[in-house]
Amino acid sequence: MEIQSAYQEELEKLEHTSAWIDRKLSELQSVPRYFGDNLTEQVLDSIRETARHNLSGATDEPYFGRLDFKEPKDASSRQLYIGKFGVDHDTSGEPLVIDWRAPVASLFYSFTGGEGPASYEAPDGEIEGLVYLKRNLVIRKQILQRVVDTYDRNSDSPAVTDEFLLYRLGENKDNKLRDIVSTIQAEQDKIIRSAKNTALVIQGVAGSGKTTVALHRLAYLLYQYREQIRAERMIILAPNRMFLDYISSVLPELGVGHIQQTTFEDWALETLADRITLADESDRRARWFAYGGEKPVIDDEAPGRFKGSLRFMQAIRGALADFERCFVPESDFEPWPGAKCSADKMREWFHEEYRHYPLMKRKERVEGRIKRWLEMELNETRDPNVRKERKKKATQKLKTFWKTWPDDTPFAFYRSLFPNSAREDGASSRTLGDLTIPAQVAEESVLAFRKNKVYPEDLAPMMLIYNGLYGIDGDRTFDHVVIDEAQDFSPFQVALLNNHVKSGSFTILGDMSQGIHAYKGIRSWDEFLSLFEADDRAYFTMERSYRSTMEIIRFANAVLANGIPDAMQAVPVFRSGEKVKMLCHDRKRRTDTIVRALRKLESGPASTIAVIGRTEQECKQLHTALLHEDISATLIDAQRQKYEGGLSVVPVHLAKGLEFDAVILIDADEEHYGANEHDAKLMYVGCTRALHDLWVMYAGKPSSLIAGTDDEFVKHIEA
Ligand SMILES: Nc1ncnc2c1ncn2[C@@H]1O[C@H](COP(=O)(O)OP(=O)(O)OP(=O)(O)O)[C@@H](O)[C@H]1O
Repeated sequence: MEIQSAYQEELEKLEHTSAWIDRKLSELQSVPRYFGDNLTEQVLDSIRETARHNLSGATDEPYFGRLDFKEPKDASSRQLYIGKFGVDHDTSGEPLVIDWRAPVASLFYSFTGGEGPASYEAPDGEIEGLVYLKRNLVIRKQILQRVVDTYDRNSDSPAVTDEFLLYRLGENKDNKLRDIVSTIQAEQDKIIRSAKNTALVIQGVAGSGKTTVALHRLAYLLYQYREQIRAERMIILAPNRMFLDYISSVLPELGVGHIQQTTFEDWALETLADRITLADESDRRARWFAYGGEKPVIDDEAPGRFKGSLRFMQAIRGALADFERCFVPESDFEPWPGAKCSADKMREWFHEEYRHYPLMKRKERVEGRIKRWLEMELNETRDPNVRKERKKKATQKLKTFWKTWPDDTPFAFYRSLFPNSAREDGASSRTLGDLTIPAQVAEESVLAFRKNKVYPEDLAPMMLIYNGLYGIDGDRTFDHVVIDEAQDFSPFQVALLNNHVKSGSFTILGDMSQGIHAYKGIRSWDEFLSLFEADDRAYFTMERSYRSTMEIIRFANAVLANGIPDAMQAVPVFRSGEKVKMLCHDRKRRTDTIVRALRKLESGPASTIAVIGRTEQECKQLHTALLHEDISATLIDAQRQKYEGGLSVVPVHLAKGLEFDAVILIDADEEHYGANEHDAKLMYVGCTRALHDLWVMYAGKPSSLIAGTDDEFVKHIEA
């Protein structure tokens, strides 16, 4: 079919669909909402409300794709229009627009050309047929802007599968991550549509769409399992508030609301409302992200690694078990001579009758039981004066007796596992069984605890203790948990979360090559995979990178390979752009060179630009220097809550997860980026933030991470 006639055909179809949607929507809007008690009316109202929601969502861009599919039983192929919201047809029953999450819509994503049959998984089993046409459509505010056929069985010309994707990838970005429903790729679709009760672990290169895919997966799960799961019971755990702000548009764009989005720290602190606050980590960060000199040693004794380990978790479980065993004190309760509630009895209640409850609940139950026992004993006292006197004394005695029972808060309990003094020998054999707390960990912890402060790695242990004491109530259980940037999570955190999620329903995603927080993160995905049974987990890799041009990806790959020879290399989609610009400048003219590059970029098409520096301190100084040059940029520091877009100055370790049309990576010299794994990961993160344009600047000797990068994708320019 020729483009002109295809366009005409689609124009007519769009007019028809839009008119139908507008008419139907206004009909529905004229029906008042029902708030009465009649069940049938309530159901009808809810159906109307869903239809109103879908039709409003579909008004401006009713669909983005068309697939002509013929099953063997059909005489001719059916035209399936795929959109963000399903729209049912009134009379024929054939949907006017099919929701992108519906089983048949998966064909649109999984079919990548070829003469052979295609199939999809319907509720009643696999359905096979032939695809005749796959067409992408761009509609904005009911206006048809673009028609691209990516497959046509009746055409002689070969399929242009990637044309539409490249068109989308070439667009500039604003300050928010966007949905990708119209261009989801087959390997991404597979992950999005994976079964609910599986712990998915995804290793994906920078820009492979991990975050985006995880968000689409949530929308898919809500659609596919709508009877079993609720949005309020799903949670996304991301590294910081600014990142959450950056991704906050995707779910509303997909018509999904109410999913909890937070950081692990905020989630835990909400529960541990226990007078504790997080210790300031700026010194730690400064030490870890400083350049040159010796890096702090990262072994399994480092605080984050140690406290995030499963052996520490086992030790805490052991301490909780000891606590439980000795919970009921040895002494009987004897309110007056001759009346005795024995310790044995109380132990029986505590350890047997109430064993299914968490510890503090058991304590509450035993207390109620003692009070009832006391009432009965008092009732047997005939003389009212004696009874009165006994009651008074017994109440007093019970109060005193009750004080001998444990009343620990999670913090008090956790703190008691550490030595009392920072100078004391780190070993704490009493409560932690065989496990010795390394001296440096004990020292740092004790100093913080004294000020009622804890480190982020203390939160998972404290949550485990909290759960042992108070249990996990319904409000804290989830139908699904997403962990983004999971390479920075610990096995303890994931194991803890597993207690909060039903049926191990997880999406865990990250990139080991971006593991710049090695002092707390994992070394291999096996550390998480081993937490789940083989049948309950799945591991995916995403190797194609969609964010950056081919030149930028090849450059970033070279940087990574120079620092970590066996790291997974990103495979670029064939989107060619400008070469990476390498610029050697005079040390004294650093600001001047950056300003000139910025002025050049600002006069070009880029709408988001970042200058990526090495440390927070250096970025702060540069930010001030730029202000003196009348260049106003947003300084991204660890406290920032919102990502504004426009021009940003950002230290490389805080750029993770973000993306910009153009990036200027400054100070790419030998001093700032050494030839080691850590610096290679940092520089890799920095380079892979750029979508279309990457500038790399240095004074003096270039870092050996960028030495020898190929002229095929690098252009050396004069400062
Ligand atoms: N199928 C796709 N179609 C269009 N754009 C895509 C597709 N997949 C990913 N992208 C785009 O690629 C960019 C990177 O996506 P995303 O941030 O989700 O990747 P990531 O793997 O989480 O990256 P990183 O690990 O580097 O933070 C985004 O701009 C996203 O919109």
